[in-house]
Amino acid sequence: MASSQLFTNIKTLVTNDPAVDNGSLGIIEDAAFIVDEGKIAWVGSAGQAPDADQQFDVDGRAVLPGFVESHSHLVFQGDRSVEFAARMEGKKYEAGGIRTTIEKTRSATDQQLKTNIQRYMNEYLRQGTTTVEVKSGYGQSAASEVQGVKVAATCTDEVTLLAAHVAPEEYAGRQDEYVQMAIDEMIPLAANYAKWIDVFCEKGAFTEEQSRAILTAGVQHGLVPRVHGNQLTYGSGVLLAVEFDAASVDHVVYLSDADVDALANSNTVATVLPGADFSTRNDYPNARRLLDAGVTVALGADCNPGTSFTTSIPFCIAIAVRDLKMSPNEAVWAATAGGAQALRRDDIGRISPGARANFMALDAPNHLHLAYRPGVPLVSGVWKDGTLTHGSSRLQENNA
Ligand SMILES: N=CN[C@@H](CCC(=O)O)C(=O)O
Ligand SMILES: [Zn+2]
Repeated sequence: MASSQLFTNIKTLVTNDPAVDNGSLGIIEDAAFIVDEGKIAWVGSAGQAPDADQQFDVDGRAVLPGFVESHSHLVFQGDRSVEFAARMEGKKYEAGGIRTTIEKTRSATDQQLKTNIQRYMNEYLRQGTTTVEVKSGYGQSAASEVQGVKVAATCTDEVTLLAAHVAPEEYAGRQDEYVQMAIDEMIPLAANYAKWIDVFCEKGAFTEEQSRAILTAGVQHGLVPRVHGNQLTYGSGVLLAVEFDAASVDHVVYLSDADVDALANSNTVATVLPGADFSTRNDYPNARRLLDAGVTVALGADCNPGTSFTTSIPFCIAIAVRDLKMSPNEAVWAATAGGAQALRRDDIGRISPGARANFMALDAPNHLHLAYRPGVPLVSGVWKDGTLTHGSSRLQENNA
């Protein structure tokens, strides 16, 4: 039978609730909150907590909302560690490497794809991530993309059809024909299993015109746009995303003043993915410039076998603080509330009444330690809908 639970003895609670007047993270010191029926029912200072059926003592740890990953490519098979090693020896990253994964992904069974998705979603979870968007995009045929989104839909509610990632081998030199095939055959079928439509609008991938055609077809089938843009070069990805009122445009490394202005006057979130820039030795995006212009910034890990084979949002927070010039508070907000906004969700990314009880406890007194102690596994407990789904024995000692 469902019962209410009081979480107490929290040294620092990040609520992301603007109604808590303590800066953008809505921090409450010496806090407590109550979970009822999988949702947050009450939040406040520990001394004023009402009674609940059960009590969980977090022993002076920090508690924050689960990370919201708004960009991952978990529908894949195969390993590209050799390509990574070559890059670290000076070879340049090009979008064409995606074709290596296409070959392997096309021959995978549903069960193999599902096992892979679950494996990496579990990795995400153990590091504090309670929501993961999952993209297809390594099939690039109608049959393989439909298979990808169908399997992904059994693992997460946030499924993206990446209809145009890179034109596969059999369409070499015939990209327009690939786009037409995607519009006529792939999108109508795959739309039944996806929520979002995505496109890689970039030199070496798809042009502005081809990307526009894909997004238009996705919208006609009820999907909401998101865009990979401005990752490797200056280009039209950002303006295209704004034109389509996309939920987010992701990577945003090479931006003109017009791109930044357009984002600042839009509902489109700019998602930074520093794991990809780290593992391709690319420039980092200038998140400071975006934030100072008033753009909403989200932060993700972008787990994929080519450019960013990490599921560690804490690692990405550390890079964002060190090299994207974000403050620790801004990076934590971007990985929680920012990710939620990039998925147009208001039930996650916060610890305030009515939100889903998705949260984590850190082996640290506050959230700053995520950037201050890079590479250290600080996440000691993760709850999803009020249920402890990952937790160390140290955390549970007091509550045995
Ligand atoms: N940028 C495009 N897609 C992926 C990488 C794809 C790959 O190289 O496999 C990304 O988000 O970085
Ligand atoms: Zn991507």
